[in-house]
Amino acid sequence: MNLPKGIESILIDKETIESKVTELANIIDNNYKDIETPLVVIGLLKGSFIFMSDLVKQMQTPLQVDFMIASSYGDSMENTEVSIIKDIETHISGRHVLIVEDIIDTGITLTKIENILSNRNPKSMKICTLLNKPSRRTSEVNIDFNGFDIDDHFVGGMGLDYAQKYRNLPYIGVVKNEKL
Ligand SMILES: O=P(O)(O)OC[C@H]1O[C@H](OP(=O)(O)OP(=O)(O)O)[C@H](O)[C@@H]1O
Ligand code: HPA
Ligand SMILES: [Mg+2]
Repeated sequence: MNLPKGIESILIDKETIESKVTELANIIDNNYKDIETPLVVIGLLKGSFIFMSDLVKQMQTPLQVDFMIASSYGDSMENTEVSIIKDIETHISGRHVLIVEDIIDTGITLTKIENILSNRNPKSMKICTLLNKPSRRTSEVNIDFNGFDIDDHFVGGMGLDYAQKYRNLPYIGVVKNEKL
């Protein structure tokens, strides 16, 4: 397969991702099978847009969706300061909340989002991520539903970008590090 310029290899292919998303949707449905009010699924944009839509299409749990826009990487490969550009519109007090991320890397973004949302007293709050990079963690995060643990590569595709590129790739690819 011809890879885009800037992508050196495929780390996780499309088929492997698709079966993982189905598996996660089943596990999550099972977790919320006795839920009494619709689950509030909150996607952190932009990165989560593909994973979250693939995931909710496979889920049977009654749910509603909302989005927050948080940005910390900008055009770089390092986390700078997390800024919240858009908040959710849903009142989550007393509601079951599932936060959906594309990747948890240092954990800084999610820690900030968890602090903001837990202050609003949800009935429960769980975390689902497609990718997890445990070796880079500086801020502890408890992940409830995890797709794949990956090594310390900067990756793109399935919503993830480097300088806004590669989000539409249907696989997870390793981004070439031009500084090497
Ligand atoms: O665990 P961390 O080190 O905080 O990194 C993870 C966050 O970084 C990325 O977002 P980014 O700031 O690139 O915004 P984007 O979703 O618009 O790409 C990614 O989508 C996560 O939200
Ligand atoms: O590896 C990554 N790729 C894209 N965005 C990211 N944000 C944190 N880590 C990454
Ligand atoms: Mg990004």
